[in-house]
Amino acid sequence: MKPVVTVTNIFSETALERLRQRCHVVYNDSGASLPVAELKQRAAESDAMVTYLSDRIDSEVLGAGNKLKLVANYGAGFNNIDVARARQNQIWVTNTPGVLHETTADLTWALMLGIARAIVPADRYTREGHFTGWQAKLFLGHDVYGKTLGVIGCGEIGRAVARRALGFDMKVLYCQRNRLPEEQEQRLNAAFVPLEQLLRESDFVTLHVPLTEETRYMIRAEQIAMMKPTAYLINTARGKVMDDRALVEALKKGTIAGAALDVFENEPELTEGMTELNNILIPPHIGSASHATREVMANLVVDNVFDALDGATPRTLVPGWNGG
Ligand SMILES: NC(=O)C1=CN([C@@H]2O[C@H](COP(=O)(O)OP(=O)(O)OC[C@H]3O[C@@H](n4cnc5c(N)ncnc54)[C@H](O)[C@@H]3O)[C@@H](O)[C@H]2O)C=CC1
Ligand SMILES: O=CC(=O)O
Repeated sequence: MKPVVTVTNIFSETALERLRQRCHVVYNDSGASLPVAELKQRAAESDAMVTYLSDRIDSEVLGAGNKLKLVANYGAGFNNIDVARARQNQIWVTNTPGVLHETTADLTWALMLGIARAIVPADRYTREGHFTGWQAKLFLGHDVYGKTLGVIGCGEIGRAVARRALGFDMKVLYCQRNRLPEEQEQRLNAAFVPLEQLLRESDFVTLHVPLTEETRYMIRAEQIAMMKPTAYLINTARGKVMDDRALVEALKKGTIAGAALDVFENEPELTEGMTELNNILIPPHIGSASHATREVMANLVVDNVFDALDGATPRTLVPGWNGG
């Protein structure tokens, strides 16, 4: 009998084809998330599950997985999965590191440039027929080149963002739990500083930490108030790393110049007042959304599924799986 693999939401056709050659695939192509009861049912009947970061794979779902060997998340973040419970139940958990950081760094830069130079309102202005000719004060923004970039969480994505700053002659500050090896700091021309210093000195603050108990709401009103009034805050990490209500208030008052968020505290819900602001960009969680990257991610997910079904350790277990 073929092993059963559930794919909880829209997935790559080529990756699905690979799965179907070896497995019986139960595919939810409705575009809507599966309700919890259905996730439990799928866990009970599956050998592996391919999940979205919006699927809450908690102890209840994992507890139903009698023969479940693997939960393979289609993304780098895995805060939607109760990893401790999965380990207890001897269910592997994998994510997709090493393949999406450049694409997500590109999006982070698109947001930095887009918010600092008012690209979206300027485009709207032209489309609406307001443009009557070059004007000295039309859509004045702030420079990005030569400024100070503060990277909070200098992992795969944070480092890819920092590396791009070299081409913009920026000074780079970073903070995280552990200092990078000296050779990496030198290559990025980045200085390790405490969070407070980073917030006070940066013109662009960009968040790249995973959502954990330690990082939940690490940026609140108090931290935003430390930033320069001309600074921008970029979040392509997870919504709950930040207090979005405090951000909306700060943007209304002009505490900082603007913000760009790819992720939201109560995703997909937006925080009240967000859409009325002009100094914010709010794309719908598209950090890794390039054709090529989503394909590579999907194929890495399938590699992990095949590893687990072959009785091997899946190749990209989530960080910390072995206690590191
Ligand atoms: N917007 C999007 O579409 C995407 C968002 N993400 C999010 O970005 C996050 C980061 O991704 P990667 O760079 O691949 O992860 P990573 O694991 O390579 O890097 C995370 C960094 O955060 C640091 N960190 C962890 N806890 C910390 C703490 N308490 N204080 C300070 N620093 C801390 C770590 O030292 C590490 O350097 C993911 O966990 C995910 O939530 C990832 C991919 C795409
Ligand atoms: O948010 C996306 C991810 O890959 O994590």
